[in-house]
Amino acid sequence: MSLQYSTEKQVAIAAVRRACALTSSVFNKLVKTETLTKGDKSPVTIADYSAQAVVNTILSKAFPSDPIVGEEDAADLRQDGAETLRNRIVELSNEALTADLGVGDLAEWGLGPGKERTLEQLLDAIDRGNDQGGPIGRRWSLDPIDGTKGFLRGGQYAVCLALIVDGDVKLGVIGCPNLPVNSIEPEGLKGCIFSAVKGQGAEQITISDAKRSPVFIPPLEPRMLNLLESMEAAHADLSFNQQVSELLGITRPPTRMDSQAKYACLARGDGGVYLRMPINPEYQEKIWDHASGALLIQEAGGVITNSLGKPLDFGIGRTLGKNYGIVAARKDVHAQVLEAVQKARSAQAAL
Ligand SMILES: Nc1ncnc2c1ncn2[C@@H]1O[C@H](COP(=O)(O)O)[C@@H](OP(=O)(O)O)[C@H]1O
Ligand SMILES: [Mg+2]
Ligand SMILES: [Mg+2]
Ligand SMILES: [Mg+2]
Repeated sequence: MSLQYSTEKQVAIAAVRRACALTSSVFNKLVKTETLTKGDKSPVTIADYSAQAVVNTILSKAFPSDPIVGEEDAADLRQDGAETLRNRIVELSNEALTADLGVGDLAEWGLGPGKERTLEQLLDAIDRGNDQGGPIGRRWSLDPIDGTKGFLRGGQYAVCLALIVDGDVKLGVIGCPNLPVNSIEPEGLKGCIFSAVKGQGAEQITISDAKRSPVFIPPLEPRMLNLLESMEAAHADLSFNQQVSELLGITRPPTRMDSQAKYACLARGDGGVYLRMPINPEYQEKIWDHASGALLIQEAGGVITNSLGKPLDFGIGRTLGKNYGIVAARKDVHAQVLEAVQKARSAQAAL
């Protein structure tokens, strides 16, 4: 008998691997005119769109009735004047979809030589990410490039795909093309895919040769803990993090990086605490920014909650709802962090 969600995992890893190859190759050739600014002023590149087109094309073929909550949509690409971007997206998406079958790929997912898609098919694939989420049923969440700013600066970014059933994350995959395979060799081989299935643990595979290793958060002495936090000061309250760090007696400086690569690092013991307290409480976190990472942390022996100690709810809609921040750490450390967060908050309120 095969393990639950084994086909979904195989498809998700295949899709994420192709998207990672695409984004890596785009980075080297990207020019400024291939980046758009969205309504919320955040950047989106031909790589974000193409990666969403590729992943959604594969998901739609393998699981035709599954809805997808994807970050991007094709509205801006359908406008007059976006022809150059559209052409590049068709070229890049088809290059990724028609590449030879790799380990674990199946031709029945519409992959391999000769499987080109038209512009209309690819724009429709991007727009299949329009599901609104919710508490009932089975759906995927996709962030084709999480950490677009990190991607643009040559830093960390991640392709993040998760399967959510009745609001519960069952499978999470995070592809990190720029992350060192082994954190003690930062200049060594880069490119890993992390995956977790509910109740089945977590693992890391290398993008280049699919070598597997289990992933779990090792016990860390308090002096070895450090905070993992955003590069972008607008995304999290970094001065609050500093106060929490001091309250916990942490002496190591924080590690700043973009994207859900932070969850991947925490899950394999590179760090100790991921803290993301809102700068703007009106901002609602998106489910595609956290679904894969949340399961990865849990399956690696960690706990993830909001700052009130409540679980994150992936069944509300496209967002996590009211923003009380996010706290993730190994089980034993998590309780201490929550306590420090409350203390820092009381100290702030007393000012
Ligand atoms: N004001 C805000 N507060 C928190 N997160 C925000 C934000 N504005 C944008 N983001 C999200 O932060 C994500 C990156 O997180 P991080 O800072 O951990 O790298 C972005 O994902 P994208 O890059 O996929 O758009 C975006 O969804
Ligand atoms: Mg974005
Ligand atoms: Mg994101
Ligand atoms: Mg994104």
